[in-house]
Amino acid sequence: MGHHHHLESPINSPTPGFLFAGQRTESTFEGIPVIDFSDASSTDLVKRRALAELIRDASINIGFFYINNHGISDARISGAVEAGKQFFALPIEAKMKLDVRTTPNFRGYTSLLQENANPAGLGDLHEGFDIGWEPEPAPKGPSVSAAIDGSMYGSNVWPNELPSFKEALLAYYREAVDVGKLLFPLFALALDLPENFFDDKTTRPAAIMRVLHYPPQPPNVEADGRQIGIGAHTDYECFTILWQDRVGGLQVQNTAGKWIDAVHIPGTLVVNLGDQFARWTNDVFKSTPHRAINRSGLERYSMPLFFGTDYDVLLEPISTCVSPESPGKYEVITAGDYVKSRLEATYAPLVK
Ligand SMILES: O=C(O)CCC(=O)C(=O)O
Ligand SMILES: [Fe+2]
Repeated sequence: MGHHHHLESPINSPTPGFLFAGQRTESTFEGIPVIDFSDASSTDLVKRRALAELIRDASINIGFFYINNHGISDARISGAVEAGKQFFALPIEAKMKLDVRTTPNFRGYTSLLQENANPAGLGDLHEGFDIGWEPEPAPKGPSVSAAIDGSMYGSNVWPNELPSFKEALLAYYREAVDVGKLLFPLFALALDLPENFFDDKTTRPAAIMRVLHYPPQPPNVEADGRQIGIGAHTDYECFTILWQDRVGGLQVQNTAGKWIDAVHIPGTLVVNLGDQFARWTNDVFKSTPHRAINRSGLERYSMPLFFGTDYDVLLEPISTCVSPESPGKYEVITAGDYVKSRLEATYAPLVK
């Protein structure tokens, strides 16, 4: 895979203090680049900047990229996926004991068709299990206070039937969160901001992970496309790190409206930008619509991890992305209010 932009990015060699305001590209894309993540934790700023430039290009033009050499072992990944498969194989009554609608903070199990990512859809053909950050026994770590944070933080729920499930998921989750922590400073560099720009905005990681199971798409249901694996949507947070199995089915919409396959590439994770970054950057970074349709005839599994800022942070346009000619176009609200409103809409009862 490589870059196949139809038009050149309007952003050429970046210089310090470069203003991105109003520079939203009109170019479209036919493929999604693979970016070597080896230098993400390099001590050499020149190397980190070079990586950030690749990320900038993908963020402005596509809103999606793959990373390889991310450092998460196959064993960690398969441990979590296998645990997920075992969970989804439990009887529905066991799974429904952890129904996401019975938790105050969107944790736990979502059954088939319970979600509806695209409001025009008739429910999504996947089931899922959601977890968030969990305090480790160590004294150090984010304070989790439902009183301050509303319902968005708080504890996870776990199935009693599968004692090893929790550790298998959390082991992958913690390493994927570490990859996300490397991405925030790279996105800051990509925006010509100080590398630590997001540090004080990400003190309590809003990092929600899902394990998803997509049964094969029944051919008869596909006719009008209103009931697919996950309906067309944009993600709600800053960015998402997605592991997907080799079954395939993820598609990304380019600016010409065409669906581009985000095929499985061994050893990679998919990174895509979400609405919080579109808001921070006044649409300089793209929050690109995507969907999944599992036409393979096989069971498909994936694990997205959604990274946002702390929920009390205001989504204000970043200085390099606005100007008098290109003022902020979004209402300034907190990250928590934004994500919560989108989640509530996704889980709203289907009235059709
Ligand atoms: O499963 C996938 O490939 C995509 C999932 C997704 O887009 C989401 O959960 O937001
Ligand atoms: Fe998504």
